Amino acid sequence: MSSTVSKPTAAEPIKVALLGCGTVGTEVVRLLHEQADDLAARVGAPVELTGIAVRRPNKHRDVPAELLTTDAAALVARADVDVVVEVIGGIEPVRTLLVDALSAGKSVVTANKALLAENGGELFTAADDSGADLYFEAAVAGAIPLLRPLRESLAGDRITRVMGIVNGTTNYILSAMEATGSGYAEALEEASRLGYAEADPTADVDGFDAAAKAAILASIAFHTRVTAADVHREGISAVTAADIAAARSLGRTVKLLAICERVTDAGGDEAVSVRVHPAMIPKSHPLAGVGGAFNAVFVEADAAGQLMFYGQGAGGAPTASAVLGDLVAVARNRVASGRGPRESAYAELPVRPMGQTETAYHISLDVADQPGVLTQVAAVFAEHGVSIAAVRQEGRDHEPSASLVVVTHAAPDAALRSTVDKVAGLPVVREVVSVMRVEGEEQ
Ligand SMILES: NC(=O)c1ccc[n+]([C@@H]2O[C@H](COP(=O)([O-])OP(=O)(O)OC[C@H]3O[C@@H](n4cnc5c(N)ncnc54)[C@H](O)[C@@H]3O)[C@@H](O)[C@H]2O)c1
Ligand SMILES: N[C@@H](CCO)C(=O)O
Ligand code: NA
Repeated sequence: MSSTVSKPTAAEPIKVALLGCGTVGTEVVRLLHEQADDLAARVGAPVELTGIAVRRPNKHRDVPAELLTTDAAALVARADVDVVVEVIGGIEPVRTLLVDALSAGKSVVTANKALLAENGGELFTAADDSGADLYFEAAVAGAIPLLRPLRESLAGDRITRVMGIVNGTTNYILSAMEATGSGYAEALEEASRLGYAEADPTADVDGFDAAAKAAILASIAFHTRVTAADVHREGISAVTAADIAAARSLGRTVKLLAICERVTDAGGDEAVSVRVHPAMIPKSHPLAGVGGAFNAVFVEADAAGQLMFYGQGAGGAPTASAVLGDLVAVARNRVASGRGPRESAYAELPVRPMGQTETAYHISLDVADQPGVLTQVAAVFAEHGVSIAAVRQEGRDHEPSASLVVVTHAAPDAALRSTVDKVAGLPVVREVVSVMRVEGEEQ
């Protein structure tokens, strides 16, 4: 129990139902218990756990048995529940449980990025209809205060870009490949051995987790509903040691980035572009120094300029910290008979397809070392309207092949892809060693 109780609270307790008691839920229970007095003082009313829905009650011996139930729906429906905290994950049955809770006027705190990115609109509508709160700071970048700054602190500004590392597992794998020169499979094995990667690492390594987070970030930043299906997604399983080495030779490093941009077409119409893919960024860029399982997000806004948020994006206690922060906020709102921010999706900007999104590529080729090769390769770029920013060609002693590295200026992604396909088919090109997008200015 903590010692700093400022004043007694007179208000009725805020009663909380917890759904799920795994990695995050266990830490939520611990913090609720250890900080009960402080939380009561901060909220202006005691915050009481009235029930915990779990799948297997006999697995939770350190939680008071009388709180446990396997019937999550009945717990949510209880008349004495004011707030539902959801840390089960996935779409169903959670979607139904949370829509029911919100429709009944119960506030919801959730860490569930997959559900928000898929069915966020439905949850917000249910919350609006009943006047309940929906908070989800833990869903993106774990402990890092990010969604509240975007939703509240920057509500008076115009956000133009959000770019970040929002998946700890993949950042750990890429950092390990960079540090040791190991291949992807080897680094993934190490991440699993250390407990970073989950038993099924697909959501992380194939970019689904980061894409869900990107959809949530874009929705808030651009006041537009963006779903996971709107996000262009590429994971890291195709990143090779050759890609990492190619980046290093250019003073760059490879990161899996979530990039949400406000873009304007030639006619002046605005749209949003949302993508997750590996990219080479300069070693001097602040995101390049984010190693291991950490997350960091760069935000650019018209008046605020550049902001960076950094910290632990995963783990039981860090994620529970964000859940508790939201719980305090919704409990305070209840005590004050008020509401937190609603969904803001009034801008309804269209989502620009990836093919039309402007990106820049780094292409590393193994070519025949003979006259005219550079001209043939350059002609393909020109044919597709892709402008070359830099070229480096190096012969190899006693070998008939040479290394040719091309870095492009920004061009529509579809034009860059067609360029790479055509270049790969040239008889003088022996192998496409590495193709990767480049992002970020030298700092
Ligand atoms: N672990 C992290 O680092 C982290 C970080 C950010 C967000 N999140 C999110 O938090 C949520 C929980 O993650 P976690 O790591 O604690 O997962 P977890 O698998 O450790 O815990 C989930 C728990 O929910 C239980 N459960 C499943 N179905 C249930 C049901 N119908 N009723 C009651 N209990 C049920 C499971 O038995 C399990 O104990 C997910 O949405 C996840 O994406 C996790
Ligand atoms: N699997 C996620 C957990 C946090 O959302 C990660 O590695 O970042
Ligand atoms: Na967060």
